[in-house]
Formats: sequence, C-alpha cells, structure tokens
Amino acid sequence: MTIYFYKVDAPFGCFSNFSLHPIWIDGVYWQTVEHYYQAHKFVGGKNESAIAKIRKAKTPAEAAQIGRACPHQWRSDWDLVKLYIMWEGVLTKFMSHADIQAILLSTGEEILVEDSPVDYYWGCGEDRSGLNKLGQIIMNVRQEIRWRKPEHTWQLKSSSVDEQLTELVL
Ligand SMILES: Nc1nc(O)c(N)c(N[C@@H]2O[C@H](COP(=O)(O)O)[C@@H](O)[C@H]2O)n1
Repeated sequence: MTIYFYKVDAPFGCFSNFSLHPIWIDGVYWQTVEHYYQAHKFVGGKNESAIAKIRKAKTPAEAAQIGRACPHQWRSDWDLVKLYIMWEGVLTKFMSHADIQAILLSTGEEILVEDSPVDYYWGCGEDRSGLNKLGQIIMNVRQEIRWRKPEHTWQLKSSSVDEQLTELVL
C-alpha cells in the first residue's frame, strides 16, 4: 500500500517538511525542515540577509514564500546541493524526534509519496506522475535509521550485510 502525505493535519502529516518539528544543525536552530531548506537557497549567495529572515519566519509557509522569491539571488550551485540539503534536514528531523521516528519505522517497506498537487519535483503532482524526491528521501532516511539502530536491521530486505551495503550505494 502506498502512503500519501501532504497536509500536516492529515494522516502521516509528520512526514511533511511543514510539520512543526524543530531541528538543530551545526549549532543553529530551525523551526522546521522547510525553514532550513528554504534558507539554504541563500547560503553563499547574493542576499545572505534572507537567511535570518527565513529563520525567523513565523510559519513554514512564510519561510517558503520568502525562499521562493527572487530566484536570481539564490546560490549558483542550488540545483547541485538541494537534494543533499533536504536529506540532511529530513534525517536530522527523524533522528531528533522519537515519536515521529517510530511512525516512520512503522511504515515498513511501504512507498511514501508527497501528494502535492502542484510540485512535480519534490512531490507527485496533480496527476501523480511527478518525481516524488521528498518521498524518496524519507524512504532513504527510514533505511538509514535502521542502519543506525541495529534492532531494526531485521526489517531490511537483503540477507547479508554486503547485499545491504550494495543496495544503499546503488
Ligand atoms: N505542505 C506543503 N505545502 C506546500 O505549499 C508545499 N509546496 C509543500 N511542498 C514542499 O515545498 C518545498 C519545495 O519548495 P520549493 O518549490 O523548492 O521552493 C518542499 O519542502 C516540498 O516538500 N508542502
């Protein structure tokens, strides 16, 4: 069964980057993964003052609104680094909050899909043909957490450590 998530107040809403689960990365506090992700568009760019504005944004929607404005001011390597930034934020979120980590692990091997009607990159888009990069990252993080927690490794599909490593590298 595929698990679709999007709205924070709907089932599996804790998988959304808009969920109110703060993270600390490199000694900096971020209210949500969305704040962290949007702010990093401006790290090393032409308008670094936007970082503080996004960090202080009252809601993840406001953080996204600021972050999406002025794409010409984003760092030049944004397309190269955005997947890693997102992965780092999502991994930190699920490593920092035991309650949602348990929810994530309880999904077993189910496919996770961000059911965004507008986003064909991070989500599946209106017709569900999108790339679902956020869902893929959350599934990767689920696997990563199992690696870090030996008691969960029995849930991995492959039988040997070598096979499991190969799966992750590929
Ligand atoms: N809950 C929610 N509401 C929205 O309005 C959204 N667009 C999303 N999707 C998230 O938006 C982020 C991508 O932003 P950019 O388009 O790269 O500026 C990413 O966190 C998606 O998961 N979610």
